[in-house]
Amino acid sequence: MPAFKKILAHFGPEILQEDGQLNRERLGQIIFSDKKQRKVLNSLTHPAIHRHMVWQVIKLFCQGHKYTILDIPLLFETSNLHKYLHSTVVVSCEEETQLERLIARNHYEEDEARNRIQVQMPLSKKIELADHIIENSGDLQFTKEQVLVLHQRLCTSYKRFIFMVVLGILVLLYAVFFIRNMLTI
Ligand SMILES: CC(C)(COP(=O)(O)OP(=O)(O)OC[C@H]1O[C@@H](n2cnc3c(N)ncnc32)[C@H](O)[C@@H]1O)[C@@H](O)C(=O)NCCC(=O)NCCS
Ligand SMILES: Nc1ncnc2c1ncn2[C@@H]1O[C@H](COP(=O)(O)OP(=O)(O)OP(=O)(O)O)[C@@H](O)[C@H]1O
Repeated sequence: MPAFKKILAHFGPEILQEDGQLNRERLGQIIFSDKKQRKVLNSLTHPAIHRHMVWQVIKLFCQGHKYTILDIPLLFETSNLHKYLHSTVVVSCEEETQLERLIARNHYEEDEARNRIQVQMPLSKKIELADHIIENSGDLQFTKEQVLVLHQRLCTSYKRFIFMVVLGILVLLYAVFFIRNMLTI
């Protein structure tokens, strides 16, 4: 069953707008005020999100892109996924700035914004776990400069080269195995 249908079956039609689309605000109110319901939503959405991500990565890799950026809000909280990634990047800023920007972007009351931040791992902890940090407390130009430096690093990373070699060997082994099977039939 698609994730959307599972969400509807669990939370009921009150999470829909009149036009049948998901009422994100309503669902947000439910899950951010109830840890159990948040866990349920995560268990319904994450398998589908992870599958989609894997396909996107494969597709972009086959198209020749040097790397793929996965924007995952709950990367460190919810799974061991980060262990399988080439590297992790945290975009961080001062706590007060984070709060102000969230209020301005989503038009939340202060309490609601604080709650949304508190249900996630603190930025300070994410910084400890990340391989790269982009400091975004300043203006966008300062952030852009750091992104460009990181982009250069990722493009020249030796880990990518090793990954390509390992992938090449695996494809070769698979081809040899496949041809051998064909010849023995
Ligand atoms: C609950 C939903 C409908 C609320 O949508 P809305 O547009 O109001 O908020 P938005 O998506 O912009 O998220 C607002 C903030 O909440 C955080 N957040 C989103 N989902 C979650 C979650 N499951 N647990 C903790 N924090 C979350 C985001 O990082 C962001 O900081 C939406 O966030 C959602 O469908 N979440 C479940 C999917 C999910 O788990 N996504 C993130 C992990 S990959
Ligand atoms: N350097 C900056 N200067 C000014 N405003 C910024 C800066 N960086 C981000 N913002 C603003 O802060 C808000 C949050 O940024 P953004 O949506 O990119 O964060 P996010 O990490 O993707 O958030 P979430 O995880 O909640 O989806 C946006 O309104 C964005 O325009």
